[in-house]
Amino acid sequence: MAYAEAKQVESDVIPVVDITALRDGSDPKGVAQALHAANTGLGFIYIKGHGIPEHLIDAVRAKAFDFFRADTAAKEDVRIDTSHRGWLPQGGAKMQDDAKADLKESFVWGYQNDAGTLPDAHELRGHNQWPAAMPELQDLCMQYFTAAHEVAEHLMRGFALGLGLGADFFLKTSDAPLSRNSFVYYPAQDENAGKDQFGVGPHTDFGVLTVLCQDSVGGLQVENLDGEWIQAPPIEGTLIVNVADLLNRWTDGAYKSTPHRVVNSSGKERLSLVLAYDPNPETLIDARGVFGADYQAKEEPITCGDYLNWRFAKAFAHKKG
Ligand SMILES: O=C(O)CCC(=O)C(=O)O
Ligand SMILES: [Fe+2]
Repeated sequence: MAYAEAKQVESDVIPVVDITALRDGSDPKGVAQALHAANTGLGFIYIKGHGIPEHLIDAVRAKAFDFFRADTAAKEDVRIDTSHRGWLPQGGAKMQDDAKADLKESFVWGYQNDAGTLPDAHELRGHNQWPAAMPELQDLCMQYFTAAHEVAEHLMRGFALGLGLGADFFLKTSDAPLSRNSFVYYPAQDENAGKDQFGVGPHTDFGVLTVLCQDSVGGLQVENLDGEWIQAPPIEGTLIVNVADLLNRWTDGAYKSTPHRVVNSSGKERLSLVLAYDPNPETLIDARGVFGADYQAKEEPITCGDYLNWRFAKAFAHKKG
């Protein structure tokens, strides 16, 4: 038996883009060009100059490990609910219908206002569930959410500029977003489990954009344009972001949403912080907004909320009711 394999490739296959000049406004167009080239290529980018403080990442990761190491009973208290907030045990997600269950475990939270509540309900934007035994978790999680969300918003501005649109094109309705954040925990994977066992199996992400903070363990693999799996090893000080399915649809396929998977063959635990960025549920995903009123898109316009409801219902037992 062995692990599913992936090739080691030249470092420029997944480009590294420093977004400092986008964040500080000194050269947004220059950064936008580099982001545009990456998105029309493989759709995966290492991001330097993201601005999330290292000490915040370290503090959040430490708490995440505490959470996963806690008793099952404590985790059961915050078990994932129909609005997709809380603890998702191993085997709770199926990214492909006939696959072996993923080895990952996760904890999901999302947008809440300063009072810790939400302006109105939506099926995918419910109240966060915080474990009673970890009172510090909420504040740290929301600090991380805010910081990672800011990175996503800078990137969405860069993408808009790269497409020749006004900087705020993708952010017009994003004050109460459907974005969600997860800790994703991957146990060390046994070699004897076989080549068809994954931490997370091959999938594309559902929404607009994913901002991933992986650790130093490695294990992320990306399918290149020739259909081969390549490694996306950690690069210190960077995040890795990828275009997801809804941004692919918004850009009528111009921006690539590329399959990826995780094989944790390191012998160590692996932990990722994953922000799935999505705007408000009412946001209309319509390629004519990007390419002009007469543009004939391959797919019909759809709201962000309807699209995500459809994808979540297919993937998660806790959404099937
Ligand atoms: O943990 C990783 O490296 C990838 C996670 C991922 O693909 C996801 O959560 O969608
Ligand atoms: Fe993913």
